[in-house]
Amino acid sequence: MPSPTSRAPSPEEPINTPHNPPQDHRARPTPHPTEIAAPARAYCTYKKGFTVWPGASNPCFAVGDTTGVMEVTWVLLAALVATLVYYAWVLLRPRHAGLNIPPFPGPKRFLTGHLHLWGSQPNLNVLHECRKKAGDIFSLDLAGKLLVVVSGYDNIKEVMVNHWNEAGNRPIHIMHKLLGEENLGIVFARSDNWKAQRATAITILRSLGMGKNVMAERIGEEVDVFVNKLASYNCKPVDIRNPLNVSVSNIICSMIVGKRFDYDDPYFVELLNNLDSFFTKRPHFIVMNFFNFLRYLPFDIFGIKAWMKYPYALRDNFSVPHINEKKKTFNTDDIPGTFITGYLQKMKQENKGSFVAKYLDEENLATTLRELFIAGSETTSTTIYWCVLICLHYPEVQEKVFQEITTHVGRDRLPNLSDKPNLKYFDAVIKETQRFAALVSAVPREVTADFELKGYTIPKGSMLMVHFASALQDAKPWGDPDKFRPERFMDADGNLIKDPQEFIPFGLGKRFCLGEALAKMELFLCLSAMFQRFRFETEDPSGKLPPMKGNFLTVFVPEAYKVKFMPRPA
Ligand code: HEM
Repeated sequence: MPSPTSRAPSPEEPINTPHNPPQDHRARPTPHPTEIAAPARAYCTYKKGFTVWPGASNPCFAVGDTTGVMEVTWVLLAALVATLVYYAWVLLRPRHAGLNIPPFPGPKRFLTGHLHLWGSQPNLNVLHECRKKAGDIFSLDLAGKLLVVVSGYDNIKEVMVNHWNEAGNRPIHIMHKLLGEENLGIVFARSDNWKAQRATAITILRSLGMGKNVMAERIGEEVDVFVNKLASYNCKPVDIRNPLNVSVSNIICSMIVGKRFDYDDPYFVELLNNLDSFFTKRPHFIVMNFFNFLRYLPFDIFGIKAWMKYPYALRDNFSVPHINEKKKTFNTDDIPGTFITGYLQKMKQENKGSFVAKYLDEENLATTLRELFIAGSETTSTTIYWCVLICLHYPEVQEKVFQEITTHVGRDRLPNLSDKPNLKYFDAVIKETQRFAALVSAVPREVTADFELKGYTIPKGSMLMVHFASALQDAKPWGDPDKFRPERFMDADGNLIKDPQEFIPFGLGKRFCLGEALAKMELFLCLSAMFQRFRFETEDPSGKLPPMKGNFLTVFVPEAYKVKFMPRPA
């Protein structure tokens, strides 16, 4: 088992293009996003005014006049003292008195509670250890905020399905406050806006072929480019994280913005670097999340202001310019070819009185685009990255998959979806990879009303951490969860069995993964081609293997490793 070391503005007016007389757009080459980014930003005026950091030069004071400065200093000092008093009260007041909240795994520290256990990111080791001490449902006091961690399939289902009304929303993250996106898009949207955005996104993605053969063909083309890229390394050891990200991101990009990008396209390389930094360079969010007022400090002690450039870049260099570009040629009667045009069309077509209509706007579209780009890139590519690493450790699994593909598909063409029923062992390998890696190990929820869970009271205002990895890797249903054993998904005759209920890599309940069908297709087509064309070998001549360790960076990512792709002889 991968040892989880320390390691889951809105325009004042809509984003408008200046009115242009109709032109023949077919004759005009499509501008590269790098070219359109600057002018697109130029006519984006934001009404909420994305965070202007305090400490920026203030035009109200003339040089030499200190009266105003003194007044402001006193006001700031008074505000600081008031805030400190408020937080001291929040931290020290008796909380949850008389309520039977889930037990703590150990003593709390003065003021900070169990913050020392949690660190700057959720640490899966901590979740495992605390579960051993305090049981399947336990509490942590994170500097005055109650966090309840829920483990085990039955408890997870109880929360996600039966207590949807009380725990259906995700908590508002400091990032969204800073971006002015507290209830936009899908992933972090809430209540009715979430419902409207999710329903709209699913309809559009299906109309674009998600889960259908037309999408498989598109993925197949990208896979072809990817395996040729791997062949071009000529057996040299490579870390495939970047090329893999380009390939998988291209699939979602072709759906949402209607473009694929070359591996060395500087615009795309920079965008993916931003995406990578967005995940890997996470600042001390936990501190800011619990002590919101710290964001008003003029310095960047917790590294958040520096980090904010990554989500800004994903919005300003990806979502906004592509929306503006599509708007130039958008025609309500065209058959939508991308997520953007599908959404713009829904904005125009939806009966204005309908439930969904009032929630469709360009701000939501911009956030959704960024979310689909992130969710659709990182998850699938990291699963493939895990699978290759695991196969270095389990060479017999690799050989068995290769033999199965050779027998049922041959070597003359890449596998396609019609081969799926015959590649049962390979299918089991994909499932076992998802179980073993537990990519989305835990997801947060906000408790909006008190509810009872297994005799405990989960109080309103607390946060829940739903520990998916606990179901995927529990000893009780799986027997030997630490072993990579694809056969657990098969019967004695080699047929796939019905998935055990604890197999929940895509979550469960109303917020389950929106891209499941796309992800399954990508995993099948990309990995089958890789197994068919190459043997994965360790770079170390002595046979030393890269460790199966990972870090929980929103998703559980393996530590970087290199691998040699040895072509299979024809
Ligand atoms: C192997 C790949 C993937 C895995 C393991 C995965 C897993 C998950 C999980 C566990 C959740 C959280 C469910 C919850 O909170 O209850 C989720 C949510 C989501 N996923 Fe995926 N996902 C994958 C691929 C994708 C792809 C390709 C897309 C893009 C189309 C996508 C889009 C989303 C979105 C938009 C949400 C938020 C849904 C909501 O809040 O309503 N995912 N995913």
